Amino acid sequence: MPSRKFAEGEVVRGRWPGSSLYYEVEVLSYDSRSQLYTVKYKDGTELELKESDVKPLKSFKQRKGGSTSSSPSRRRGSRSRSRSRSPGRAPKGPRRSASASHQPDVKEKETRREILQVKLTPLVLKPFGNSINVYNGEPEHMEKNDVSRKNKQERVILSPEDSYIATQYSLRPRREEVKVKEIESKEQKLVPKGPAPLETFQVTTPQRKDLEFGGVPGASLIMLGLPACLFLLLLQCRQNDPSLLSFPPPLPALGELWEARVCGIYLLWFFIQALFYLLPIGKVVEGTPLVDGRRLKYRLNGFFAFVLTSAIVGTCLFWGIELCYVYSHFLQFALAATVFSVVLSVYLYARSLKAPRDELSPASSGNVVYDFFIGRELNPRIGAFDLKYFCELRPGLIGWVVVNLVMLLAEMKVQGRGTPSLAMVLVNSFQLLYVVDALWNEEALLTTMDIIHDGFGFMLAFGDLVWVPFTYSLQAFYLVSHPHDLSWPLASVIIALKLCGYVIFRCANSQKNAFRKNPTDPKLAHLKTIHTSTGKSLLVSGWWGFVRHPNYLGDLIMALAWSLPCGFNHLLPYFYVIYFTALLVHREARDEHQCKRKYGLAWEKYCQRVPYRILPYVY
Ligand SMILES: NC(=O)C1=CN([C@@H]2O[C@H](COP(=O)(O)OP(=O)(O)OC[C@H]3O[C@@H](n4cnc5c(N)ncnc54)[C@H](OP(=O)(O)O)[C@@H]3O)[C@@H](O)[C@H]2O)C=CC1
Ligand SMILES: CC(C)CCC[C@@H](C)[C@H]1CC=C2C3=C(CC[C@@]21C)[C@@]1(C)CC[C@H](O)C(C)(C)[C@@H]1CC3
Repeated sequence: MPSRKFAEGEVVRGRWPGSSLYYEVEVLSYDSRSQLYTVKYKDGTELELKESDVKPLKSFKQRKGGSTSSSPSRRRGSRSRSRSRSPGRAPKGPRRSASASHQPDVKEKETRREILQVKLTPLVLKPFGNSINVYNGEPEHMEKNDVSRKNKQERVILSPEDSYIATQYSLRPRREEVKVKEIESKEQKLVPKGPAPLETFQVTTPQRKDLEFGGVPGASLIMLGLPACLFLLLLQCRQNDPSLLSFPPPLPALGELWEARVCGIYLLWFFIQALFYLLPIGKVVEGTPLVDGRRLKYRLNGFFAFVLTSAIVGTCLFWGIELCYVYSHFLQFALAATVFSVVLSVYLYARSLKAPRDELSPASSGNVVYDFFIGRELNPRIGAFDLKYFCELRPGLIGWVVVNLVMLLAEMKVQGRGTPSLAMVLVNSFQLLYVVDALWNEEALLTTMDIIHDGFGFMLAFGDLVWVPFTYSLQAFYLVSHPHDLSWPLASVIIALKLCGYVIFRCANSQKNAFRKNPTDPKLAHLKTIHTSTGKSLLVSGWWGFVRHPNYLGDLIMALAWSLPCGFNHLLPYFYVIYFTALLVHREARDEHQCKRKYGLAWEKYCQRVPYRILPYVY
């Protein structure tokens, strides 16, 4: 068997069928039987190429300076004019490699044959959800979000037939006969205009896909550091003096932290939540379109699961079941949840190896360590049971509220109080509002980066199941053994701050969700927008004209309001604000990067118009 030259994940140059142009591509896989490489172009186009049509990056010399962008989509305008190169024009023929012969006499024939290897799949562009398009060089314009203008746009985007119209094609290896005429006519409608200048390249060092979170070293560090950080935080919080001066806390033996009964209770909790998730109650909605145009279905019953859980917790209290057991075994629960999340991550990685390529996350890289962290599979499901979606909102988020309640009961017990402290009541109510809000607006989760971009791996498994319930409840845990007397005037200021943060957070998220769901919503007609080449628009007034991430600003203000009731004696209750600031600054940078790729010039215009990211005049 001949050996392959290029590895999976390697960034190389692939020849564009029917031309002598090479573009930067990523090697996705290699089929040793057909000896073809499946490669992905920068704009998402996937093709099968012969080895002779794949070249290492270093074998190219760059003639022109400037951008190294080489997406073939940028050239489609010119190809549509030069009709012999149009992928849709070739006559029917047998399936063959997308590569071409180099012999001049058969070149024309070969070109036509190779064109047949690609099937034109218009990318889905629906009014709701994220588009998978990239910027294609079309001009953008600013417009008022008025209905009449939008209706014009609707004719192109929203009519049932045309709802699949996008500004570019995804070219995939041909699996079936292409109806040439049909495609030709669609092509005329869809292919954007404006060729990009031809570029050739000189790249001296091999390039890899840009990895987020500091790549493999960063991911490894996070995977080891987060569990360590969690246990240090919890141990530190249990100390009489939780100040930095008494850091690090004494470490218990690992055996002390492992308890079979706790593991059993944790598993019971997880499976009860899974059972609630499976109940056929609640609306079923469609998620954002996937790369193949499919939309997964999700049942929205998170709020219902919360009500059922509250009923169970209420029953436990009524029967006098000692919920403070969770407080006295908090570290044991944290360990059980950590072990569970690691086992789940291993399972997720293992099953992802069998997943079809187009079901993998765009964030995955081909590197085992990195993919274990970020997750390979985008939407791992067991039947209709969506593991990522379930874990994101149920066991951890609802668990966080239960943990907070346990801490409230523990405070009364430990401090011998008849009623919980004002600080504890505020922390509990603020965070309860946050969780209830998330469950009530469950549908909004479907457009978050976690669902549409990140895979389901260690990051989200640990984040959802361990990090959220055990570190987000740190303020309540802290207050159990470090009471803080809060005056009513100060409490009122903190309540006002929380409400202010909540209003910003909720209004910003709702405004964007409403706009994405229905860009012609008359309630949003007063807002200004920038039209982008993907067909979607960006809001440039209202909350999204204030800063580029008003929802993060609101979330951060709320985070501060959760910590303030604990006073200023120690830094520990402020851990959440510090961590969350870092998380959101990094998340904003990731989102910015993705939006720049999606919207190109339009995004740059938006950034000019709305120069601050999160905090006006500061950041
Ligand atoms: N408590 C916690 O631990 C965490 C909470 N969160 C919260 O989760 C929520 C969701 O956050 P996240 O998923 O990061 O992203 P956002 O909800 O902020 O969504 C970002 C997306 O919105 C769209 N968008 C950006 N600007 C505009 C605009 N001007 N007009 C219209 N659409 C725009 C883009 O997608 P497109 O154009 O494709 O629609 C962009 O990718 C936030 O409120 C955040 O605070 C997040 C992380 C952790
Ligand atoms: C620390 C790790 C490197 C990263 C872990 C991050 C996760 C803890 C968070 C990533 C995105 C999240 C969201 C929420 C909780 C925290 C995680 C899982 C969210 C469910 C909280 C409630 C909000 O209303 C929301 C908008 C639904 C949030 C969505 C994102």
